[in-house]
Amino acid sequence: MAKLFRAAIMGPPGSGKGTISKRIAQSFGLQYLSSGHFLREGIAAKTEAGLLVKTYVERSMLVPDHVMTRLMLPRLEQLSGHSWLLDGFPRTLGQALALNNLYQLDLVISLNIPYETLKERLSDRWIHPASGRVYNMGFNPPQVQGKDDITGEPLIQHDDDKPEALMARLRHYKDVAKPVIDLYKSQGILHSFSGTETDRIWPYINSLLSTKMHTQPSDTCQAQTP
Ligand SMILES: Nc1nc2c(ncn2[C@@H]2O[C@H](COP(=O)(O)OP(=O)(O)O)[C@@H](O)[C@H]2O)c(=O)[nH]1
Ligand SMILES: Nc1ncnc2c1ncn2[C@@H]1O[C@H](COP(=O)(O)OP(=O)(O)O)[C@@H](O)[C@H]1O
Repeated sequence: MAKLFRAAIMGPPGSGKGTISKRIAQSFGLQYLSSGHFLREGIAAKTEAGLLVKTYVERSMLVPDHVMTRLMLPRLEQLSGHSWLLDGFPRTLGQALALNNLYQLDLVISLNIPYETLKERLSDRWIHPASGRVYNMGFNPPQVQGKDDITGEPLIQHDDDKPEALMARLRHYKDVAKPVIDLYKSQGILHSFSGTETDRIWPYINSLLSTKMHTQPSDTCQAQTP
């Protein structure tokens, strides 16, 4: 059996984590887990956890580590036979250490995108709240203005994507992400990508993953099996 592959993608809000994750999941068959999506799902369903995290998410504040690990780690346990890609988790050193206690990541992708680009993208980002499908009025517009392509339901804008919330989010992201990035750098699994366009970054990520996923040790063994 091919070795399981475990990866995470990091980057500030609007850096393209969701867009790139979707391409990775489609091209490489990894299960995709987005912390933001799970949080919003809980809030919409008014679950106990959803009510607990609502004020944090609405104010773009980080949900406490113990709540995030309780939300994310059991989902990973359910995926024990699968390769996966995490988006939005771990976001703090506490979360990264909790994850490290259970799983060794094979690869972490870090996206470095200039502030002006993030600002432009997020002011144009619209989502379908029920599914988490993301649109951008310039980059990937919906077929019908303001409506989800699959369900036809209305699209909304996150309050935390509006310019007044954005600067604080980005500053906070940098402070909190630095020790996490340093940890993965020290483990030799961090790969950083810079640029202003997802379509130009994607071929590099695609080729990195093709190489990494096809040079896993037990893949080699499998190839030698008659
Ligand atoms: N103009 C433009 N928009 C992009 C590009 N890549 C992603 N987007 C859009 O920018 C917004 C943020 O991307 P998303 O993947 O949600 O970022 P995340 O917050 O890091 O998950 C979305 O509306 C995307 O459709 C790009 O290269 N150019
Ligand atoms: N790992 C996490 N730790 C703490 N809070 C989180 C985490 N992931 C998501 N959140 C909360 O959910 C919100 C939305 O997250 P997400 O959808 O990943 O969007 P973005 O990448 O645009 O910040 C964040 O502003 C934060 O309040």
